[in-house]
Amino acid sequence: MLRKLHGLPGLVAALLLVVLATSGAVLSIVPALERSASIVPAAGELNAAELAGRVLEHYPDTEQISRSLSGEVVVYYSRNGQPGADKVNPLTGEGVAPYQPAAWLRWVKNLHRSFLFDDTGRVLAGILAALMVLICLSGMFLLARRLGGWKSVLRPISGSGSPRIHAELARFAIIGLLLSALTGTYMSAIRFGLLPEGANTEPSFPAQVSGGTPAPADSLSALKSVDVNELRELVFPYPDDPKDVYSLSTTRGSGFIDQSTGELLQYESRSAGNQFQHWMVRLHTGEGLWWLGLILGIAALTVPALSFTGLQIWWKRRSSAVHLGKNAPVDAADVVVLVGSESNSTWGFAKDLKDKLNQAGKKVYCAPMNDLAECYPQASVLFVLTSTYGDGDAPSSASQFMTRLESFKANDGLEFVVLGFGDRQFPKFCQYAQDVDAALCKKGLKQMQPVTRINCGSAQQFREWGESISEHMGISLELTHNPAPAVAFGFKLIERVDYGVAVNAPTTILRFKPVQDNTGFLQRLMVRNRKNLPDFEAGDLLGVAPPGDHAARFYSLASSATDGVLEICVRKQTNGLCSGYLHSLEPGDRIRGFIQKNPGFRPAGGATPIILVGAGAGIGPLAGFIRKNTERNPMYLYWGGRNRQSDFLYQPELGRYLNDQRLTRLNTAFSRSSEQAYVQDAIIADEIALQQLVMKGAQVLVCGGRDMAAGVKQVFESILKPLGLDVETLKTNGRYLEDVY
Ligand SMILES: Cc1cc2nc3c(=O)[nH]c(=O)nc-3n(C[C@H](O)[C@H](O)[C@H](O)COP(=O)(O)O)c2cc1C
Repeated sequence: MLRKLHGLPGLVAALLLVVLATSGAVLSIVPALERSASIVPAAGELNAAELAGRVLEHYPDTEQISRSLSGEVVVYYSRNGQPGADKVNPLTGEGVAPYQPAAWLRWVKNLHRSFLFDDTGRVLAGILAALMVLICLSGMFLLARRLGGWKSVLRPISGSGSPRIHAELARFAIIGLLLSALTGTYMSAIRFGLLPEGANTEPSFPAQVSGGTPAPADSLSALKSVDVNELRELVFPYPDDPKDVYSLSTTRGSGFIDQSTGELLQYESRSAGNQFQHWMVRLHTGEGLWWLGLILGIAALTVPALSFTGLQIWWKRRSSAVHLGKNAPVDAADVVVLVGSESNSTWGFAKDLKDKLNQAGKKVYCAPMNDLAECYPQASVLFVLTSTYGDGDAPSSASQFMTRLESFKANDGLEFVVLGFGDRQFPKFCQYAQDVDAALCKKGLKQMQPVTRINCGSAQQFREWGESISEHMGISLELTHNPAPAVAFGFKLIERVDYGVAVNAPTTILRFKPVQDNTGFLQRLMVRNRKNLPDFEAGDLLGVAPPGDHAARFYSLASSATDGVLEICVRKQTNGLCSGYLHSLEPGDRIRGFIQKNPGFRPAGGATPIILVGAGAGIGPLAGFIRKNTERNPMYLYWGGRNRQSDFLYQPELGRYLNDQRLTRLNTAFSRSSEQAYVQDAIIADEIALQQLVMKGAQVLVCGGRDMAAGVKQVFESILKPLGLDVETLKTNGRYLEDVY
């Protein structure tokens, strides 16, 4: 609802609001310009009588003196029967320059007030100002929700891309925009009679004047009592008409002055309503408040960027809206998938899960978490897929879930599993998924497996989660959803280094350069570095399909785009179609492949010690991390191969990295040599040192085959136990990451 209130008016009026805001920003500098060109006497330095006297010395036929709130004094006069207007120096009364409002300024004012369309345009501008009030107020609530409540509105904003820019700009400009929108709406409402005008009783022309000989203007007592900074307008009497009077308008009121006695006649103070209206205009235009004008102008300048990023957010949400297809009836479903999502991306994962469950013969009911039923009579499994929003809070499609859970009745044997989607940048990573997991446990439901947390929509982590679910349910679930669709690139093999043939573990390091065929728009957009490579980091994945097969296989990247090459380390599998294809490549051969981000497998930055563990070709991404460690943060590598002479992958590079301290220590284990050791043995041999590193907050990254990863996990359990820790706890804290194949 709130989002609709914010987005719909924004969507409808974006372009016109940009016109209104940019013209407003241009006008906002006028008070400051006027102020800088004006001479403003100090309070008490000059009164209106002195001003009138000095002006008359230079302009004997003065008809009117006006002073703007910015301090600009203009005299209107006639000379030789011709009317004229000059800006004057109030201290001397001398003319400074002819007064001629700039034509461009009038045009911008008209554009701002009426889109150059008189009254119709003014009505439109008024409606837009009111819509802007709505956008600002709903935006304030959305911002507070995003940041985790009103008390947190000043905390740093996490996230990236257009949502982050939108939130940062909105927080910076919201007060200014709201003030401009409120005052603008008020002014339009007054103009079109929707609000009563701040009535000002105009003084009536005095019935009685002395009619005596006119006294010099600088001697009139009523003028002497007006400080020049309060003066708005002084209209002189007709010459040779002793019955005529001066008419005086100040910031406090207006009245007439007898030209002979200097007495103030029929004076009326401004009404409170009129004062209010006057202030609303000042607060909108910055007239007499040049600094406020500039603040409002700067705030208005954010509107084009806010509109653009707002449209981007809307488009992204719209294009990620998912059509689920046919749902099983809620009472007949044997599997229920509930989804908590704010900006729709979790729905894509849910749809993939639902489709694959359907393919495995399950009757699936999929719905938002807010639609939790009182019971699911036939269901044996409840999946909850949810993102986290705000500061560890529920996303909008799950906002009612916890309340509804209170009256939920689980049938016997109903198992549940929670999959969290979040972003490690946020301090409360996947917090809401964990809260839901705890609440379901408390409710007495059977947990199929502990909550899994997916970082930045990682397709890899989702696939791995699918594999563990498959094992639990005894069905095959090949989850393939990838929120970032792949764009294929052409690569040419420039080098291959072969290892392991003698020990029956042929493994090859393949280095590719991009081929200049990036003619597509998307390719050009993605290629952001000079070396013409798509953006990627070591640990991301290269997807390659062997000839004659559409299904891509994934290989962990051993290089980053900044290294200028795309490097993978591939072990040839017995009968492996894709690994066989890659091993058959000779320098000069070309392949096509795509990059899949794998943000869930990256070393923490900074001084955190990093423990890298791998076996065989699993060393690829680990070598890439070490190569990137130019800051020389502590990095320890435990790696297992078969034979030092035959398959010591990256041996020369690792030697160099040890020498230049990108690698702190290297521990190897070889299974087909005299030592007959596996990487687990190298780890356990270093137990004390590893415990110390873990106590210092070290992060463990494991890459390699499934069996090796299971063995490594086991030895880490034994190393962690005396510390009162376990692998699961480290995983929960992002300190034990696996890239397993
Ligand atoms: C304003 C905002 C707040 C977020 N807060 C968190 C958070 O506290 N913890 C977290 O792990 N992720 C947080 N995220 C990241 C989202 O949970 C993540 O991008 C998720 O994939 C979004 O899924 P959805 O599009 O289905 O809502 C936040 C994202 C945004 C835009």
